[in-house]
Amino acid sequence: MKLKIECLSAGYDKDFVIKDLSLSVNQGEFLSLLGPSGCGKTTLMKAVAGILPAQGGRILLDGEDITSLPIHKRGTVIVFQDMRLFPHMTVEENVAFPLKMQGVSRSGRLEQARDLLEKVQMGGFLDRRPSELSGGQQQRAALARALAARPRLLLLDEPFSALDENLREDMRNLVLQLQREFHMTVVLVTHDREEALSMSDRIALMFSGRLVQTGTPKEVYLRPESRLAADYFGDCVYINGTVSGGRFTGGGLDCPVPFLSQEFISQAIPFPADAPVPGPSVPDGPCRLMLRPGSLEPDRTGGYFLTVEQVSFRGGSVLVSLRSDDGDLWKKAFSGPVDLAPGDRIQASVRTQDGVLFPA
Ligand SMILES: Nc1ncnc2c1ncn2[C@@H]1O[C@H](COP(=O)(O)OP(=O)(O)OP(=O)(O)O)[C@@H](O)[C@H]1O
Repeated sequence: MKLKIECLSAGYDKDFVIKDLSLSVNQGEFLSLLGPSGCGKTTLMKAVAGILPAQGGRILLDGEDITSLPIHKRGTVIVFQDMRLFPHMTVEENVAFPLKMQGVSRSGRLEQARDLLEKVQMGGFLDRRPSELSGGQQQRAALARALAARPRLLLLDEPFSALDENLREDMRNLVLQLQREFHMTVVLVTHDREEALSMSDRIALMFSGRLVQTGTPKEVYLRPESRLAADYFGDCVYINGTVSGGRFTGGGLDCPVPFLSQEFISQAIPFPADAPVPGPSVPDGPCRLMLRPGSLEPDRTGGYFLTVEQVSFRGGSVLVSLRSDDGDLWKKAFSGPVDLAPGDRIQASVRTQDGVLFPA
């Protein structure tokens, strides 16, 4: 089921939270709506689900305009963080309930409910009431109930945030497995960057009610179009320098001009933004080169020198803060034990071709 949101505006009272927002999600795609708290993710999901009226624009599901349809006729199901199972019903009855609404016979709906509860590993809890379940069990039951409605589009609003890390990982895997099995189109609302990066086919990054970038996890992480997008993932290094004759120099690096961010193109290049040709067409002048920690590799012949400032043990990894001789601070996670201490010197190489150029 393809979701198309066209110039959608929605909010509370007369205040718009989102304005003229457009986004497409393809059939069978897993899209994460990622952004800081309060940026409007839930508002957008509520508008898609029909809980909040659209104040402008259109919402289409496979070409059908559902903007004015009531909630129960949209074919969308939304699962919130504080999922509300019906307290007076057993787990099995909760999951069978959407099927009852669809007119499925009693024996048919109980059979399907049991099947779904098996899938979410809740087969042993059919007769329990929600108050007799743990938070994670309630979430799995809520997911089974959402799936029982056979949604054309599944909207998940921070469904894992109340769970501990192990259970979260299990639920993420379960959702991905069920999404593939049911060929569902899924939109996941999250502010957890790793969750979005690891689960999604695409990420739509949202700030202050607008989308700042939409792309695959690799595109959004490695090729941010704006500093806002780059900084959201937190671990970038900006190296001040200059461009001259198609080369970047600064911070002890000298390399051909790499990928140009949209921000650089729109601010620094006086020709249409759809012609980002690196090389001589890039104007000379001050700029900043953004690099991710993955571009820094310890290398005895690398010629890029750093001093260890801090070593912090993180269990499966060790986070090391490193200061380059030109004063740039890198924070790099190493897996496994690392024999480094503050004050140690290391030599590295930098894959500058991974960099993204931003205005100064
Ligand atoms: N019922 C409401 N009435 C008025 N304003 C609201 C209401 N619900 C949310 N808002 C406001 O709308 C804005 C967007 O909220 P929303 O819940 O969509 O953000 P969010 O990105 O989902 O945040 P979070 O990640 O914290 O859940 C916020 O400024 C919030 O205070």
